Amino acid sequence: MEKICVAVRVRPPAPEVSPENGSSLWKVEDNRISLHKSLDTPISTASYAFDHVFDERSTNACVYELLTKDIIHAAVEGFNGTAFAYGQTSSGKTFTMTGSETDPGIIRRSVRDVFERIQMISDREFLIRVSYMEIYNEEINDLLAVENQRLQIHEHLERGVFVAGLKEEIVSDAEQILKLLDSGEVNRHFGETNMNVHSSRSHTIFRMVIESRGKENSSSDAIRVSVLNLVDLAGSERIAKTGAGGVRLTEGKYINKSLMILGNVINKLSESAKQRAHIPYRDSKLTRILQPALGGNAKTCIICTIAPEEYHIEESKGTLQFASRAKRITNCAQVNEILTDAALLKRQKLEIEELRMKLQGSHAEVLEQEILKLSNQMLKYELECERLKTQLEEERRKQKEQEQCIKEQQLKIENLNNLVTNSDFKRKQSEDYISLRKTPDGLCNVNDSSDVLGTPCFKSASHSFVVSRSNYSLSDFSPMVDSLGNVADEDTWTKLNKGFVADLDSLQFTPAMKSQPTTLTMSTTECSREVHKEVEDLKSQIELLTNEKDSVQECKVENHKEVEDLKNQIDFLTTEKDNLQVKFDEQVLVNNKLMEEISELKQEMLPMREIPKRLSESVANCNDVFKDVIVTMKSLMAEKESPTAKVLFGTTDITTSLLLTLETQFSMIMDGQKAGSVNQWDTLRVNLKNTTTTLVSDAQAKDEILNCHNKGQETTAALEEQLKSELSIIKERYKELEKELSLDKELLGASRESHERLEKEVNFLKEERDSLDVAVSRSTQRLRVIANDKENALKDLNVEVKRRKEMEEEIKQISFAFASRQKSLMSFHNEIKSKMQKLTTQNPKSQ
Ligand SMILES: Nc1ncnc2c1ncn2[C@@H]1O[C@H](COP(=O)(O)OP(=O)(O)OP(=O)(O)O)[C@@H](O)[C@H]1O
Repeated sequence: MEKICVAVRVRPPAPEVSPENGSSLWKVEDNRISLHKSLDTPISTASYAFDHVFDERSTNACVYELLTKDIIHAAVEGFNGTAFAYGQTSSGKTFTMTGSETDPGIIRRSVRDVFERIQMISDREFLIRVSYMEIYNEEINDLLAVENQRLQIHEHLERGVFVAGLKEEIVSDAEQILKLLDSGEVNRHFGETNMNVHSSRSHTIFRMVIESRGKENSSSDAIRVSVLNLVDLAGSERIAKTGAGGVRLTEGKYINKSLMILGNVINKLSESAKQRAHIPYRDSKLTRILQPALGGNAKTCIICTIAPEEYHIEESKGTLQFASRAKRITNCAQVNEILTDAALLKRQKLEIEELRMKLQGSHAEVLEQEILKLSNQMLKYELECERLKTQLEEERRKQKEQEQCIKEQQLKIENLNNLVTNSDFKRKQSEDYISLRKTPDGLCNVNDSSDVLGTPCFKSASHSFVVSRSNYSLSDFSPMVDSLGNVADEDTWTKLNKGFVADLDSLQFTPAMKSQPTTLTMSTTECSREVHKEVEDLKSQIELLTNEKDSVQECKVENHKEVEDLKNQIDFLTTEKDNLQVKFDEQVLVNNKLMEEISELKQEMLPMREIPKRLSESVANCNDVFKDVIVTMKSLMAEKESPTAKVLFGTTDITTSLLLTLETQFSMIMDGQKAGSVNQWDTLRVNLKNTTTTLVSDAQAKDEILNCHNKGQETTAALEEQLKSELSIIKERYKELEKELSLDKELLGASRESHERLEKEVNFLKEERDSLDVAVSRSTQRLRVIANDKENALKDLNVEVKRRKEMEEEIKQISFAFASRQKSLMSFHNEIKSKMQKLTTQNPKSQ
């Protein structure tokens, strides 16, 4: 970014102005200009600083040197440049831009300088085009071609803003341009006003387009194109001062309007980037054409001219304010390069590579996101599997505990069995005791524990039972029930017997009856209490088991849900995989299509490759024929040193070299190398043309000589004729060949380009397909892993369910066994009770 260079130039007072009006109030010090009162006291509010301030003594040479030279040199280097003069009418704009005979202005100096500069640059070759236009009453006219009037401005993506139909002259030296400038000046609109006898009534833009490229041995491939605009604006004017009317008035209005728009553009550009919204470049043709120079890609300088007279003080102040605002504008100039075929190819390769990378990047991004999504899902499933595993572990642990519990219960049941066996034994003993009591000598004291028969001794009971029993304590109340009907109803038993796990809490016990403990009663009571306690324990354990069973059931439901979720996710992944597969298949189809196109192109190229070969053969044939003709002619030639012979030999050499060049070109094309440059062909053509002309003129001269002096030598003349006709045939053939060659070259170039492009596309698609393959295979592998995990989880779950069922079965069996034991205990208990009652009635004394 660089600021526009702004300078102010004060012209000398006009000689016709009276001294009191002509005395300059503007004081120039270095790069500052200030307004002074007549007594040389400065007016502080009217002091301005610029890049340069030129006083009335300064010359165009000085202005050019300090203000414009750098821009002109930069234009030669490839930067766009613009220099324009702005100011009120008669302030010296045209004088600055065009100058005079003795002091040429910026335009002429720039033209000369450009060519001088070009001379100094040895490693580049230049092509200069110039155009000269004016904007008169908001119409664009071509000053180099008067017929080009009212030209339109167009905008092109590559060319930018341009004037359609404007004549551009290719020039080779400064003098040529200066002549063109002179001719353009003639067409310019000037008019006489009160202010200026030779007032510019239009804005003029002299444009030089400087193209350059590195010479053959240069490393740079790019062509630089810069546009240099040298603008002489029409001056703003006060109608009252200029005294304009009619045409001049209309012109003045257009001039003022377009300058006002230029002022608006400058105002907008001088605002900060935040403030400025829209730059009204399109409001006038001038600002549209100067757009790159104002806040665009150009190095720009503005020279603001002011008239020193007090009479023009307001206009001068206005100009200085315009200049002050222009000073704030920044441009961004850069070298404009157009690429040659080779450089373009290189650049395009890079761009394609970049695009491919971007495309790949975007694809990779999508794929990566997809893969990331899949990975996240995988991770989720893995975590889920982990969780399920831990849950399974927990379940197994619980199961083990339950198994342990069941074992303990079994043990207890065994104990109960023992107890029941023992009870049977006691019952037997009681029965024995009763039978003894029935015998007269069989009476014994039931209190006598040492009694062999009557003592309800537990010595015969199993050791385990004794041990467990020792823990039991006796209470005062027996938990004996009144009757079986009070213990459990028939329905409950039936359910129990059918394997129904009854709520054992519903089994009721009758409240304890108070009775006098006898030894037997004591032991029975004790036994009942133990049984009751056992039953209570069992009840609580069964309750625990039932709870556990419920929780396991809940877990099972949860597991089922999770398995369902997993199934859904697997389904989703499968669909994703299918989608990827579809995409992949589509890519494969595109690939195949491209491959077909490539093979078609290759097929098309085959006959084209044959063309140079055929041409080469034709050339070789021509060469042979030509050699034969020459040999024949030489043999027929009487005077070897005659002019005809010399011309003939000269032509022979040129034609031979031409044919050889053609052959070489064709063989190079066939070998796949780049054929000779257009320049080479141009040179050949020029040489051939020159030689042919010489040949023809020589032949004609010879004809004349022969006609004058050797009329009789008709054979030689015939030979010359033959030679000419041969030459014209060869020339025509050469032209045809050249046309064919250029056509072939174009075709070959186009085919090569499309082939390369297609190959690149195919490669890119292959890479994309490979990456998709990899992504699909990764997803498939992960899916497999997930499916395996799911299967394992399902297996584990099934095993778990099976175990649960087994456990439930076992619990049922235990419950059933327990119920039957309890039933038998109850019956035993009732039996004992009824026997005891019987005994009590039989032996009332014992009470
Ligand atoms: N620096 C200068 N030295 C000598 N004479 C000058 C200078 N500047 C301007 N003049 C003279 O002043 C007169 C008006 O100048 P010029 O025509 O260049 O003004 P202008 O700004 O182009 O006016 P307009 O806008 O009307 O075309 C001319 O006669 C010109 O020769």
